[in-house]
Amino acid sequence: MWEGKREHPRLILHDFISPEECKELEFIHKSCSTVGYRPNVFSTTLSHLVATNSPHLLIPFVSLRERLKEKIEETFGCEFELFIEFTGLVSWCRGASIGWHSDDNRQYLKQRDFSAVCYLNSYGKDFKGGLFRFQSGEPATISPSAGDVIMYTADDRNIHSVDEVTEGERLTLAMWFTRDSSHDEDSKLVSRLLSQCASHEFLPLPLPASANMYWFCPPHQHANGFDICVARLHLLGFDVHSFLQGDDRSLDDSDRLVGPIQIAKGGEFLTREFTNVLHALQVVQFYRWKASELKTSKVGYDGVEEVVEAMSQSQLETINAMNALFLKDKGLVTTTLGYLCSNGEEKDSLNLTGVSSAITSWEEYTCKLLRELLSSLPQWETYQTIHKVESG
Ligand SMILES: O=C(O)CCC(=O)C(=O)O
Ligand SMILES: [Fe+2]
Repeated sequence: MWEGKREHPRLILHDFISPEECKELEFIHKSCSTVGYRPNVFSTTLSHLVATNSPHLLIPFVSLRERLKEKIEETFGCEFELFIEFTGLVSWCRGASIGWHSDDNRQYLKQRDFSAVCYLNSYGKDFKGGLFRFQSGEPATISPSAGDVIMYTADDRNIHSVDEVTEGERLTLAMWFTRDSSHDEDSKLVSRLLSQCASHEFLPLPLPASANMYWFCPPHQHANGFDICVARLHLLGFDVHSFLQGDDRSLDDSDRLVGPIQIAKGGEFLTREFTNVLHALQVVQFYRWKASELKTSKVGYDGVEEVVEAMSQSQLETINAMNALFLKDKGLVTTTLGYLCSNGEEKDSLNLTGVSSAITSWEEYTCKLLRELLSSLPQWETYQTIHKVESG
């Protein structure tokens, strides 16, 4: 290992991840994340994707995980077998930070040998604050930039911190690596996939987890929070309309998002129904991700106006009631997840007709990933690892 690196074994890689990979992982996180394990942090783990009937969304992680593991082995000269211990998309919104620590600093984290943090969006462009700092050694400060990766040993030679995020949502892919095979993430995921994918139908529709996993609230203020799925739609200018009658007292409020819903914007709604709020969110985030391609390829079809209709007074009332339930504090949504530089532009560029014409592309994308998953699974089972299987 080169001079100075012995004391602080670490590596910074620029543009290791392509802009397309960053965008795809952002799409997954913004349509599947739950409130995280620390305040003001959201996360999407691979086991959560499997548990919420979106196992096909593991596919976009496969080759990147493989490349990162190889790079870690090469950089740190590993002459032993290395396993991936954890893979997760993590976003840090306003108020999130972490003080000085090493990544193996708890008894239950001692198995961690190496860390990789991949930046999927950029300081200054997508968020403010959130600089990464090493306590000693060089480089001392890292300003996250989409596509860059930092790798370091998880022990106390690499004590680090993250400054508080002051605006926007800072998105990362965090991974840890271990020599301890009993902490191998792959073998656990493969057995989950095998037990769940047997029943896989043609088009996997997301299945929401329990409502509290999507409920964001400031500390000690449970009543003032918001549902992050409704909030992410709201930030793009979309409202949610439920078919369940507002005065049906037998319903738990959260059931309204698990049942069929429609989305609305600017006094109009899309007649097309979505199975639940996660289904609508996936399609809308897919449309947001692919908007420029979808526009140029003119996916629209004849009579597309008919799928958008004007809202009635009673629909408007239901939407207001839904907002009162799920976005108790709209100001908090904007200050927590919004980024002043882009809020307005994004909102204005997306419309209901666009969502409608994105549905088919989203279905094709989903089916393509599912086919790839199902054809990889036998090999994953044999080797007990999640790896790239060339289709042929
Ligand atoms: O997001 C980062 O830059 C580092 C995160 C971190 O230190 C951790 O999750 O342990
Ligand atoms: Fe850390």
